[in-house]
Amino acid sequence: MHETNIKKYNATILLADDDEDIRLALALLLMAAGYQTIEASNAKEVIIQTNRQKPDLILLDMNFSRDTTSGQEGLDILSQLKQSNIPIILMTAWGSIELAVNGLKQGACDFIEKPWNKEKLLNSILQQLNFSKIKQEHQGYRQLLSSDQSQSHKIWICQSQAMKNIEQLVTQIAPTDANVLILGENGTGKSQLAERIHQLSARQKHPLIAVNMAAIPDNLFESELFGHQKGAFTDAKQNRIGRFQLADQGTLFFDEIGSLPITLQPKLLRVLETGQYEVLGSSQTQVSNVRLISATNADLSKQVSEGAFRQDLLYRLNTLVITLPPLRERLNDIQPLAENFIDLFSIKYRKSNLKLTPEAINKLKQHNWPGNIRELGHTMERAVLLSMTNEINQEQLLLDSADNDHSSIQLQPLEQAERQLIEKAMTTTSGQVIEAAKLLDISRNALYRRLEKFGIKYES
Ligand SMILES: Nc1ncnc2c1ncn2[C@@H]1O[C@H](COP(=O)(O)OP(=O)(O)OP(=O)(O)O)[C@@H](O)[C@H]1O
Repeated sequence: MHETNIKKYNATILLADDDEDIRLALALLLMAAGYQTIEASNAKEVIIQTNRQKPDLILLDMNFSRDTTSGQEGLDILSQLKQSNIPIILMTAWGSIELAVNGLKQGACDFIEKPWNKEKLLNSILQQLNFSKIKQEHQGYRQLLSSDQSQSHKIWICQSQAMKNIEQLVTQIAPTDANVLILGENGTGKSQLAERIHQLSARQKHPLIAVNMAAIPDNLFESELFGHQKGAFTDAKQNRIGRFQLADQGTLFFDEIGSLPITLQPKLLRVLETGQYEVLGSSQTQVSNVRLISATNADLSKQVSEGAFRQDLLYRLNTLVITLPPLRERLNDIQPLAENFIDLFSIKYRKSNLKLTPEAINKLKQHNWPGNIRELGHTMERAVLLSMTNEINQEQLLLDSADNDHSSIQLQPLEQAERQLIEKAMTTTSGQVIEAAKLLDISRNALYRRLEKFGIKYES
């Protein structure tokens, strides 16, 4: 089984070791397993061969000169190869845990001691090639996604004083590795801000992996975050790479962090405190190198006092807190945001030169925007669709009816009304969460959270 898996990769492996006999033994072992090998006998050659031949994986000796044992040479090369994104497995005859952890922190993906165990070495190579392939696919997908989005509406608008202050803070903190907690009502731009922080950070070339905590079933949390090995539990038919591994050297964005079950909070806390975790079904400790950004519109302090969220975890998450103000407190952002949405939807609906009338602009500024920027987006999409001329007037915003007509509304406890609206939206859309969220003008995440809260069944 191992053989067939290996042969799927026509991979080239760079053997970086000063000892010719060791390179020969490794080359024979790896060639028999179906790999191609190239060799480097000193640090300079490692860099040259890496740049020229672009190997799929590097087996790197930590000590190139026979009389050294510090591992410093290996660490130096590692830091030079960091940007290459090639998986590197460290090898040393004088391995110490400290050296291994240092190497892993510098970006190596695994550590093998000499003399090596053949099976262990081949397994590690296969696993790292697997991870690397999945990561490349994921990055390719993200690049596609972000180039798609950059052509559309990923413009960051901050004209109001409140947002200018936030922008200043963001440019200051983005380049650091500090964990950030973003607070704010639904639709205020928490996800987009997380993306912006990542883009302004030194990690921007590495992945930004977003995880919606509200959408993960409790029994799958651990495997989602840390990955699992085939057979780790009944349904684990294949190895699965976890989000921590996918986000390696990049940023992890935990949306709706308040939905993380209390039973799993110690596991997250451990990674944040020690940088270590285990893939489910494996006893090998992995070292995490991610920057964590989390977001919520829940009151985490209240959850702490109710015993639903750990105080010590909150302290780890909220090194820096950014609170996005609701749109009603960002009056100077409303017009540029609306115009940005008009540009965006004009492309989608093939309209051109659409302008808001002064009355329409006033109307937008007077509205309360409970659904914030997302609601503004939906309003502008509708208005662009309804426009018959080059002008969008206040009637086409359709804000009046929703705001002022209270005659048909029955007074009842707010939670009950919320539940009824959600049930109605789910029935109307035959249980399609994305469509139901659109009808309710809230994000999919916000709807998932409410479905969980009210115990309303949905297809995940
Ligand atoms: N500063 C901004 N400039 C331009 N567009 C923005 C800005 N902030 C948010 N948006 C847009 O507003 C919409 C909602 O933003 P986003 O999804 O980031 O909100 P959110 O707070 O994460 O929502 P939720 O809490 O419901 O998950 C998106 O279309 C986003 O592109």
